[in-house]
Amino acid sequence: MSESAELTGPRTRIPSEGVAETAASERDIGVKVGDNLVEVKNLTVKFGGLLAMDDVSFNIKRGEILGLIGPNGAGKTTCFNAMTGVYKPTSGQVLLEGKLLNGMKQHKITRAGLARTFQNIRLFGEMTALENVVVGLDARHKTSVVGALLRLPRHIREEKSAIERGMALLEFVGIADQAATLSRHLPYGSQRRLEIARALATDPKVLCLDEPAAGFNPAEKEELMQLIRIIRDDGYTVLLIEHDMKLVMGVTDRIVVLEFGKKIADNIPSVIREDPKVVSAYLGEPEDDFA
Ligand SMILES: Nc1ncnc2c1ncn2[C@@H]1O[C@H](COP(=O)(O)OP(=O)(O)OP(=O)(O)O)[C@@H](O)[C@H]1O
Repeated sequence: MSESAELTGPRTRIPSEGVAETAASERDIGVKVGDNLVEVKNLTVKFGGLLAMDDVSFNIKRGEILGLIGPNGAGKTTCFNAMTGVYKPTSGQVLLEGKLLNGMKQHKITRAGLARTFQNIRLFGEMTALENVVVGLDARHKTSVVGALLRLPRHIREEKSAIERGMALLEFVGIADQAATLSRHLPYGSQRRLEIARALATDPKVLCLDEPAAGFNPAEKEELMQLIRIIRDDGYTVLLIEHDMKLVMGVTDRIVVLEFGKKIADNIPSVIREDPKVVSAYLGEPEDDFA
């Protein structure tokens, strides 16, 4: 579905309760809140002669929302891709809880605890919203294939709990009433929320969101940011790519700024806003992107 598709999704119902108990009760994170959960060290990505990321280092602390911002082509998505195994970094390291992720396949990185959404939505179009989420939960099942084929009690228990947890996640992101709809038939806004639910289903230690509000109007963006704050308040750690500087200022605890593949700033939002290097990087960008 194209990003210009109809924006007729339901308004996000801001949940009154968190999601941690129902959907992510098994998270076991070996790092204290406030300590470095992810370390990106000297990450460099080259595409032929183009240096898309140039020796970038930053940390993500457990429990924070870290914004990754920068003008068009700054290297934000490349950074996500290098962290989550889509691209192999030319050099440098990515560590989660002190363990090296370089060289691991994408699904292993997801299993290790780094879940992501994509700038261009990637759902299973022929599956319902609920099935899309249950696929994420399935990755954590403990029964064997034989156990599943023989429908052993443990498998049946896990299947039931996956459906309940999947529904809880859909409820959390505000689209439970569309659980039985094929994801390709969902309105654009609901597809974006479903992507977040599916990523949460993998029980992530870090949730990486690549422009989750792309194509939203200002009111929808604000609702989504509120949802992301609730996710953080529920104990998750979030890495958020966002092009719109105004938006990112209101939701993040800290911001890393990239320009032409290099890190040019790393600080709290109020300092970033006044940083002359950041202001000049955004010169020439649409006014809406910087405020
Ligand atoms: N697969 C690729 N092959 C070649 N060049 C690429 C590839 N992916 C990204 N690039 C280039 O790397 C640079 C960084 O791109 P990237 O998509 O990471 O930027 P971005 O900050 O995410 O931009 P945007 O805000 O427009 O999404 C750009 O010059 C882009 O053209």
